[in-house]
Amino acid sequence: MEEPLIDIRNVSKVYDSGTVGLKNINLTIKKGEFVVVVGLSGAGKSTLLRTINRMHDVTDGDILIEGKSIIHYKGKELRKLRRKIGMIFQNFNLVKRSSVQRNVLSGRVGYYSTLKSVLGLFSKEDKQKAVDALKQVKMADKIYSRADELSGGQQQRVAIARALMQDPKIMLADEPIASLDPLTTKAVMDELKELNRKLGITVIVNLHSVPLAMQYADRIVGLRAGQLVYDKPIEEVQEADFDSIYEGAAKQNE
Ligand SMILES: Nc1ncnc2c1ncn2[C@@H]1O[C@H](COP(=O)(O)OP(=O)(O)OP(=O)(O)O)[C@@H](O)[C@H]1O
Repeated sequence: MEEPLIDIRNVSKVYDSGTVGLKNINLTIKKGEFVVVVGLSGAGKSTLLRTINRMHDVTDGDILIEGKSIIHYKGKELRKLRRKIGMIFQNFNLVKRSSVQRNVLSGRVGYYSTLKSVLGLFSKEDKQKAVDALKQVKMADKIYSRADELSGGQQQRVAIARALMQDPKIMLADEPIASLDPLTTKAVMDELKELNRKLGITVIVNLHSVPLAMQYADRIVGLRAGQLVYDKPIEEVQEADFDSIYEGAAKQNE
């Protein structure tokens, strides 16, 4: 059997406050999958994504990426891991007063010394790479615009370009369309799908919206109160299944 790209084994996460974020999660993700994680607010979706790139440490269990345990990585190993994993967020996390070019180049800082990146001494190759990444997300014409001049959907596409600068194997997207209207939502989701299909990047997306999950996922994983309650390939998913994840709550269709 092919080794999973991400292997989450018996992972639990308890925050310092005592709140349980994740409870004994077992999940394996293969290279090239497009996985959507659904669940109510507070179900643990963000916590799950953030344990994969070590923004959060786990309390128990292990996470293997390409067969190697990452939970004790420090320093150089951790930087190398983070280069492999791009992440985008609900609020885009761009430096609003900086240009699109500067924001995208900052995705490359994992490859530079701190001094060079602070001074903005990026190579000619990386400047070209930024142009290519912006072309990929159809934003090349905005390279010299300030980030805060862009619409939400455009900002998210710039954030995707920034993540692409890392040459990631994995893209984590935490509610990437929660602040977008339906049209720009489609542009961003289509972009993520294209990265997955064209560049072979494994994508894990947290979403509230069940219809969107159904439309884009190869596989749907459901969390409820920190526990994995659902994991099926899209061919087997039925609308009624979501009742187990949302446990009677009204489905949140953004
Ligand atoms: N930094 C933190 N410190 C303490 N508790 C936290 C922290 N982050 C999340 N939690 C708690 O952990 C639980 C899971 O939260 P998480 O953000 O992972 O859920 P979620 O499914 O992503 O929700 P949402 O859709 O609202 O983002 C919640 O009870 C939340 O309050």
